Amino acid sequence: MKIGYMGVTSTFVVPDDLDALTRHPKASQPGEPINLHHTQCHGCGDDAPEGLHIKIFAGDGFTVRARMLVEPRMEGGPGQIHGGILATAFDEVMSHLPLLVGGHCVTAHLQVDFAAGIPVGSTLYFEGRLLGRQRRKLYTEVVAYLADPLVDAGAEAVASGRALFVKIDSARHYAETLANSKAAEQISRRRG
Ligand SMILES: CCCCCCCC(=O)SCCNC(=O)CCNC(=O)[C@H](O)C(C)(C)COP(=O)(O)OP(=O)(O)OC[C@H]1O[C@@H](n2cnc3c(N)ncnc32)[C@H](O)[C@@H]1OP(=O)(O)O
Repeated sequence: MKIGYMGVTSTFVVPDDLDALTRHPKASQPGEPINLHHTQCHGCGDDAPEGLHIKIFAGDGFTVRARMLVEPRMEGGPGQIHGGILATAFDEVMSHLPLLVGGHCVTAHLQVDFAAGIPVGSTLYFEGRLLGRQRRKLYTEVVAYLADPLVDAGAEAVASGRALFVKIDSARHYAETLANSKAAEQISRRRG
């Protein structure tokens, strides 16, 4: 198995020659929830009992806003969120950004910077932004705060993440695994 991408550890570099971005006509309006995934999704699904239950909303332009309660089951270091849980939350929040321009994507590269410990019991607020698109590649970033930056201009950033998403043909991408999904019926119905 190769390490990284094409045998090289990939890094996150947004290219200069980006394609123009256009909001998809069916994209959620600013303030509206985005229900991109299915109800069993570990990140946002309401019916995933051990999921993160992140609430994600469209923001202005090519942005999203989200929030998540840091529950005791998410603990890593004493009294603080597990770093892998935060990485999962970042992946989830950023994975909703490509929907603003349309099409299904998967994460190809994800990186996280942890700036401060995040206490169990806090609510995390996320601001995600689409940085650009080049062909099938979408470049995104997210910042997490312990207060809502919309209402508290002094909210301090505690972590940030960047991810590269690649557009896929979802029917083909999940063809061999869809049957294993608890939400198989729901997803097939959605596709018509
Ligand atoms: C219902 C929806 C749920 C969504 C869940 C939330 C998001 C997730 O967590 S998804 C789960 C984790 N991700 C995955 O499982 C993805 C696994 N990987 C793959 O399937 C493939 O590698 C995939 C689709 C990303 C790319 O493969 P493929 O379609 O063959 O495209 P490929 O031609 O290799 O790459 C396309 C472009 O992306 C670039 N690229 C791909 N991977 C990387 C990488 N890791 N780093 C940098 N660039 C990359 C390529 O260089 C290429 O660029 P260019 O247009 O300049 O030539």
